[in-house]
Amino acid sequence: MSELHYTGDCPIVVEGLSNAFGDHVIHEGLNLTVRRGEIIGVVGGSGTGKSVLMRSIIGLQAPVAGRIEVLGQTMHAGSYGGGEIDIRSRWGVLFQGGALFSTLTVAENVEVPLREFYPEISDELRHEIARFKVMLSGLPADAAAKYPSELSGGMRKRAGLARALALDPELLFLDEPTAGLDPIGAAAFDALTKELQDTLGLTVFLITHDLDTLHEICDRVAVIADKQVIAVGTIPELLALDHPWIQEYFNGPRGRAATEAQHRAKAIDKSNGQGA
Ligand SMILES: Nc1ncnc2c1ncn2[C@@H]1O[C@H](COP(=O)(O)OP(=O)(O)OP(=O)(O)O)[C@@H](O)[C@H]1O
Repeated sequence: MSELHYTGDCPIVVEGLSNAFGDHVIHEGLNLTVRRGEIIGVVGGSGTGKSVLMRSIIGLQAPVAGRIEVLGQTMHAGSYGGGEIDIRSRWGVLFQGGALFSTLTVAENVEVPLREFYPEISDELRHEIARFKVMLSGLPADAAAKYPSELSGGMRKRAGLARALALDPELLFLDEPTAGLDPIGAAAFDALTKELQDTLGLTVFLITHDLDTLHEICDRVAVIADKQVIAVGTIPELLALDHPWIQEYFNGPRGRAATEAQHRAKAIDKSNGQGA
């Protein structure tokens, strides 16, 4: 629904970002550039500041220092109206846990950003858009009338995704979207994310601990450690680095299992004639 689409190469540029809560320094001189159309996975140990980075990018966290540019617009926390249209209408966010309004149905949740940013839209059109987004997120049509408490964890994530897609965003932020899902549900959510990237041309900023997600759908992975992004690249590029956290994460038992599973899946695809 955005009237202006970003045509530059890097919809997110973070330079020299520092964040702290009192004496607790989270980021110090962090740099990150996200390329248009990619799914970038953001990983790091617990508490390294992945969510704080996301909140800084979307203007919910005022940094101590640094510059953040989103879709060509310099961000100032709490002030969104500097561009020709409110920049918040150009991204969608799926927060950890979904952050749905529990007293609203799924469709009503999806309608919240539509009401906020496009109050002139008729009720009928708003309902129609919400129904479409619910479907786009892979939920059955009857889920639209349900309350979050009536949904499974996986369905709640999809409902949160439907709301994140309400305004046809250019950028999608996903904070641990597969956390708490069973492996089949997680794989299905990954496939949906990839499909949305392909069909809608989205750029996706994806915080995750899920090694399968990283292997399966991320074009590049950014690693946060020591208060900075210490590396960004494809998984093979990261594996070539000898940073202890990177080696432990990608080359530890779970990392190796995910790599082997990926190789097996590719071999099966190839023998079925579907390999690239
Ligand atoms: N509003 C806040 N006030 C004080 N400290 C905060 C606040 N938000 C985050 N922190 C602290 O900042 C640090 C980074 O938090 P953040 O949620 O970004 O970590 P994370 O990398 O996303 O972790 P996880 O993988 O466990 O979700 C943590 O130590 C957290 O306690």
